Amino acid sequence: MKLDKVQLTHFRNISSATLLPSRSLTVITGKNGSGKSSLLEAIFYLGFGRSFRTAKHRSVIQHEQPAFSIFAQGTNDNEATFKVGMERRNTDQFTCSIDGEHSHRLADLVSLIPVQLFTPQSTDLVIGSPAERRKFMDWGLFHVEQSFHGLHAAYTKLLKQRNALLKQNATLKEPQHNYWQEQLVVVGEKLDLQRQRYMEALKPVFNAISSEFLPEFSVEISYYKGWEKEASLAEALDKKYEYDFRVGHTSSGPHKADVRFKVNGINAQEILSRGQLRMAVAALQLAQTALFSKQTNRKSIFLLDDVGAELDIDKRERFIDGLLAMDTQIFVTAIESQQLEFVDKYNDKKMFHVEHGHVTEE
Ligand SMILES: Nc1ncnc2c1ncn2[C@@H]1O[C@H](COP(=O)(O)OP(=O)(O)OP(=O)(O)O)[C@@H](O)[C@H]1O
Repeated sequence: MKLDKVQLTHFRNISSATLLPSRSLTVITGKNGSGKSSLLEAIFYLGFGRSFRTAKHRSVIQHEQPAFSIFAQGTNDNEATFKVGMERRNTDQFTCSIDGEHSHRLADLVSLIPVQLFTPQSTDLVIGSPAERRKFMDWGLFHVEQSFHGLHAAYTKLLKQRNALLKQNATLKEPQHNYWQEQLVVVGEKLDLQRQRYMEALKPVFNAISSEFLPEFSVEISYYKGWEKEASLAEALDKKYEYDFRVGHTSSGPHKADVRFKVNGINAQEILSRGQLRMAVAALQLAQTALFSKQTNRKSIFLLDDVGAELDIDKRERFIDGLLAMDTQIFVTAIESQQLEFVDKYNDKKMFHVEHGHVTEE
């Protein structure tokens, strides 16, 4: 899919802006604090329903305003045009509309617009908590497996139920609790199977790309399902039952899943420099884009924030070349256009400049 128009109102320091991006490469430059990341943040909102900088929607609403809104128009992968809009109020009320139909279901909106992001914090994907890597895997699954969203929501609910019972010191072996435990196992195993399949498909794509990005290392990714490899989820829960009962929460299951990065058998973060870690992340994201495109026949949108600070010139170019080769619509921010001299070679691009929240096309 491609975005042809993005309009923001009362979003951070941007009172009102309209961006008519390129379907290929859009470059946004501006000084620190000018508002260029806010433009990416707005597009990210369309793809995730949240910010990549804060969990508080209110912080994103322009000071002294009651709400922000984002409107976008584009073409989906069947060449049909669409219009979407969303609004977040300072009362925490959320509304969105898709082709004029109002909805309060975020999943309806975000399933339409597949967005990925690379920022100065992207190394968290390797060195941050497992939750970051689960989000990464689940992005792929959300856009590929129709049942994933429902399964994930059901698992989260059942897990909450089990944890609440553990906190109340209820013995889960009692027959009235069996149903919840059994459901948790059924849903949890299905979730795990989807993640396993996804990671198996991602591995070879990642291997090929990482050998190009980090030719001096052999980086391997592996999937950890959240409990012992050989055991079923029922067995794992059973084995940890006494412990879970003592601590009052469930210590194994798909909510503990992870993706592990190893270089020559050693944890990647112990070997790779920060720059190399960024390249590993870039390779992983390129692999995800390629797999998304292959599995769904759709195109994603890629946001690259502060690209100059992130990758050296050669890798920057390779990253963008790789994304464009997959017909990804890219939005790049940089403080100065000198950091992006290589973009001269791309014909199909648009350049914008942001100053104090005002966006102008160059
Ligand atoms: N809710 C808000 N209302 C008004 N202004 C805000 C709000 N939140 C943040 N700002 C301001 O909006 C600007 C947002 O800038 P943004 O982070 O998009 O800048 P940037 O151009 O990406 O800068 P940098 O290069 O430093 O990352 C900042 O000047 C910030 O102080």
